[in-house]
Amino acid sequence: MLELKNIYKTFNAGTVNEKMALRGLNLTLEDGDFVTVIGGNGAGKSTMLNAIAGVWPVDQGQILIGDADVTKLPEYKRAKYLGRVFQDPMTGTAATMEIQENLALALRRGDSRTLKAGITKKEHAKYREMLATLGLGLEDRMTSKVGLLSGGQRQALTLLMATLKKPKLLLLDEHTAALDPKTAAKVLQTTDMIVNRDNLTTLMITHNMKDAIAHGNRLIMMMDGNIILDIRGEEKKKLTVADLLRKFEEASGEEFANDKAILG
Ligand SMILES: Nc1ncnc2c1ncn2[C@@H]1O[C@H](COP(=O)(O)OP(=O)(O)OP(=O)(O)O)[C@@H](O)[C@H]1O
Repeated sequence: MLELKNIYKTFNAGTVNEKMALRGLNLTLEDGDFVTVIGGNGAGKSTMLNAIAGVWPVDQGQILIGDADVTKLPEYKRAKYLGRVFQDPMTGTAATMEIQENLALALRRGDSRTLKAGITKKEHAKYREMLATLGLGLEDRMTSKVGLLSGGQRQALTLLMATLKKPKLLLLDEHTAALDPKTAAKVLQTTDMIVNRDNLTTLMITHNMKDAIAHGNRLIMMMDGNIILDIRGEEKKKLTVADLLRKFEEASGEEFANDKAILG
């Protein structure tokens, strides 16, 4: 489904700020893999997601999404394959527009119809149904401006919008990190529900080790622009935080002072 082959990316090459953020990264995702991604600050997690999304070209290597070689495609041309949710609840939705207008925009992405065409009765019913799956009561607030929603409600809506067109790959970049623990748990529950229902291939960056263990079928740990641990199947199901810390020590050859070494 996704193949990253020998990816290199250096920022500010040839300057004092030179940073080799990805160093020969290899990763293959199977259809329906839900992979949690952990690693310390600067490990290259967001850079990996940016490389996939095509925020800038990589220096070396190849990126395949399904059968398509997207290595040289600009970001806007890759967008049709991808759904992406960021940490900041403000980024994924338009605050001054209604909930239903946001949904209409997301659904009409890549379509020639504009919002001027209006929202039909049929579409309205469909949006209601989709919003109800979030369990937040948003289906009764469809004409509310998105700016009035709480961070958690907004992130749940963003998630819904990012997955409406069933992307080949869903990229979640610490999408619950800005939320309080209870709200974060709820949004993660929604994430599980959507990913499982639509069998979406997913990469989810998190700084929370427990969440990384509890969600998905596979866990990878990054360090210095590479993947140093890749745990799946039964091993992933049985994994504990203590296991993970021990494996990190073995793989990295580093003693850890505390979780921060791994989680940033
Ligand atoms: N656009 C950029 N320009 C310059 N340096 C960058 C850029 N993006 C990332 N970097 C650098 O590349 C390295 C990897 O950054 P990245 O954001 O991928 O880390 P991360 O694992 O996501 O960390 P964090 O957990 O702190 O978000 C860091 O040293 C970072 O400063």
